[in-house]
Amino acid sequence: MASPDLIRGACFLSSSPPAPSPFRPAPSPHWRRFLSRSPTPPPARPSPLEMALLYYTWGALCQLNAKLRVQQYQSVAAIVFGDGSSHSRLYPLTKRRSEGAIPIAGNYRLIDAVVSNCINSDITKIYALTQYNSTSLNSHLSRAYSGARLSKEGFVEVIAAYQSPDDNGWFQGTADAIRRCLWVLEEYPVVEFLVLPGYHLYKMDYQKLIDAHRRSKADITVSVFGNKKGEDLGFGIFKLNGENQVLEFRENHEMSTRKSLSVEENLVNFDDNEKCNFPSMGIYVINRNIMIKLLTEYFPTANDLKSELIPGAISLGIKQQLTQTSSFGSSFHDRDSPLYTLPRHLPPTLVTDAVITDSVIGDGCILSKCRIKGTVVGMRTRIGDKAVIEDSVIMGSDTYYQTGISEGEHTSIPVGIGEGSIIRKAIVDKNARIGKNVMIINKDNVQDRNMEANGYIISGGIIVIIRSAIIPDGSIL
Ligand SMILES: Nc1ncnc2c1ncn2[C@@H]1O[C@H](COP(=O)(O)OP(=O)(O)O[C@H]2O[C@H](CO)[C@@H](O)[C@H](O)[C@H]2O)[C@@H](O)[C@H]1O
Repeated sequence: MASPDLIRGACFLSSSPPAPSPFRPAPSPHWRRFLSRSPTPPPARPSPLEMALLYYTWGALCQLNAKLRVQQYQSVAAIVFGDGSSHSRLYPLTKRRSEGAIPIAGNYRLIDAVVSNCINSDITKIYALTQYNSTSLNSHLSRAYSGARLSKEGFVEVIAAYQSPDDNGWFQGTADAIRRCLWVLEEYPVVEFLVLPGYHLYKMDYQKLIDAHRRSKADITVSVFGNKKGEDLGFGIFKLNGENQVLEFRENHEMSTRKSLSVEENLVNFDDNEKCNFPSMGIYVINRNIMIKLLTEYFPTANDLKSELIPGAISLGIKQQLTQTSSFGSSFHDRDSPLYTLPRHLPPTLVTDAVITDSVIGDGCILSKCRIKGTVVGMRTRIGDKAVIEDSVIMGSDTYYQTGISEGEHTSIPVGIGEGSIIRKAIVDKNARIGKNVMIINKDNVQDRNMEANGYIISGGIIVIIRSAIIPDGSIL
């Protein structure tokens, strides 16, 4: 059944770190150290002309290296998925936005992590395929990545689900979405597609994945967790044979439909020998010609990548390589791989007599005499006197910067946290108006309850205040 040109050599799992890329620019030279290595000490002091030549040559080499490196990875296009389903585990944060648009760490959106990974890996042709609840995601992507940070040929192109004379209705799944966008994705003659879910928070150098893919001459390379913990979280599992070739892939269908995870129920076990099972990160490198053949010739009606195309490719004998990711940090202060987002030009946060510990504060906040501990405070948040916020996430305010009540507003409670309010172990979504002396503490220790009509839900014991909700003065939740 399989076409011979689709079947390549055996692919192996390698846990050793990839060889350093020859295209990585070398550290900048230090001429003194360079000279001190000279075999005949003491070294002759170089003339100004020699120094100039040395610097010139070194600079030219670095530039050439950087250019080659960029060219190499520009032959990859990233396909980042927005969201395709109304069943999100992060509801109600996804009531009005897709998962990738959820605000994180004060100033960012979740999708910034994946897009920044691409940019930092010199992959600057980025297609974002979005569908469900995509308004704020589309708006963020198109405003944040309008070209300034990308290379000359780089772009982030948002392709929202659309209808045409040939295609009716929504994207039916990830494979269907790619198939229907092939006419755009084929615009550049790239060699590989890097497929990425847009809702993951991690830092990863995709170059290593692509280098491993190219070295092994695989048709498809999948990224798996190096430790086995992912299994417990209900991830899809790749099963390998003794030679580390992919034998089978099993997706946990429970995962995409349930709102909260329960460890026992989500265990997927292929094999008693757990060494064979590797949790999938949902990240794939697929050769462009293989992707096109799979979508148009072999499985022209398949809708889903993970449950139809990948298992289908395995059944065809298309060789798949696995690369392990054993650790991936997510420092926001890494100068070499920054996290990008929309520049908003907000004023610095104003803190007046507040006590803040172990917290992250976004831009443009006004924090009065409050106490904040173990909390993420999103941009444009206003917190009143004597408020106490602990172990919480306050997402801030969206588009406008409110310090008082404007004319025509239907409530006298301003956006932000009112004086004397206490919030513990809660998430307050954007534009929420928390009145004065409110207590959001889950006083009855409820685990799960839907109180949407009152502006909140409780999920896993955490109170989540819904976007733009109004919690009146003196409320105790
Ligand atoms: N029609 C559509 N239009 C636009 N976007 C759509 C879409 N249908 C789905 N998406 C989005 O595409 C991304 C990938 O979704 P999948 O359903 O393929 O895998 P999922 O993310 O559930 O699990 C994957 O990631 C986990 C790790 O988190 C792995 O364990 C698992 O095996 C792997 O499949 C998600 O962001 C999803 O919202």
